[in-house]
Amino acid sequence: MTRRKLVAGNWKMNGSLAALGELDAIAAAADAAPGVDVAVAVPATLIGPAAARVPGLAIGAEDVHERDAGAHTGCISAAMVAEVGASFTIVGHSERRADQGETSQDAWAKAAAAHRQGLSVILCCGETEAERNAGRAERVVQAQIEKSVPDNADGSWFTLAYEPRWAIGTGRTPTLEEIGSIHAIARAKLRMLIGDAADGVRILYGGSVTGENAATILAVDDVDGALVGGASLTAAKFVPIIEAAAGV
Ligand SMILES: O=C[C@H](O)COP(=O)(O)O
Repeated sequence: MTRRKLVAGNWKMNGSLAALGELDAIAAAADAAPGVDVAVAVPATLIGPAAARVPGLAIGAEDVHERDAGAHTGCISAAMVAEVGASFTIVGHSERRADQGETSQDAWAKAAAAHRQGLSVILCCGETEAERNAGRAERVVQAQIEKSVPDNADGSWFTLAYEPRWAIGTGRTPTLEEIGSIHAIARAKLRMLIGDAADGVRILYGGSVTGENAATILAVDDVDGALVGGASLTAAKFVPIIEAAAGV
């Protein structure tokens, strides 16, 4: 099955109203690459202004709460981010797992909450360096997928992102063979869980993707796009990744 490439940015706890100008050139590059889907997840405070500024670009949240509403001080629901213009959210990012102690079960609940509110979901998985060194990368990723992917996941709203934690923000990446191997294992696990719908689910690679390495990573079998952190903060660094996806 042919899956459209998706290049998604994740600004993390970066950006400001002044930085939203970067989105103009990103949106223009997305328009110039009609075969590629482009999306940018921004801090919650910037979702509304970003969505208003570049209506043609998919703007998303970096996280949502697993409940639809209620007494959860400081938290933000999927309905809230949808109301101000988010069309998707990331869930289960390794930084939330590390900083907020989130689990794969939490990611499952957040994905379900987002889907209830009509958001698409990018759900993250990935091993630590210690787990990889211990030869456990495959088993860790399989277990994360098993615990976090909703039964009704399909490519119309659900995307998986494989992000080895040790590759995030470090300038280090797995070999192309290692990326291909985990993506194939992830696809097989998805097939066990959701059957033929797995063929329509995009699996993104994330971790130190740049304009220099994007083309070779995106050409790996079963790599359907990239989840990009640092290099998504400026158009100068993000646009070459969009262009690389368009050329694969
Ligand atoms: O969500 C994005 C990833 O954590 C990758 O971040 P990075 O591109 O800065 O390594």
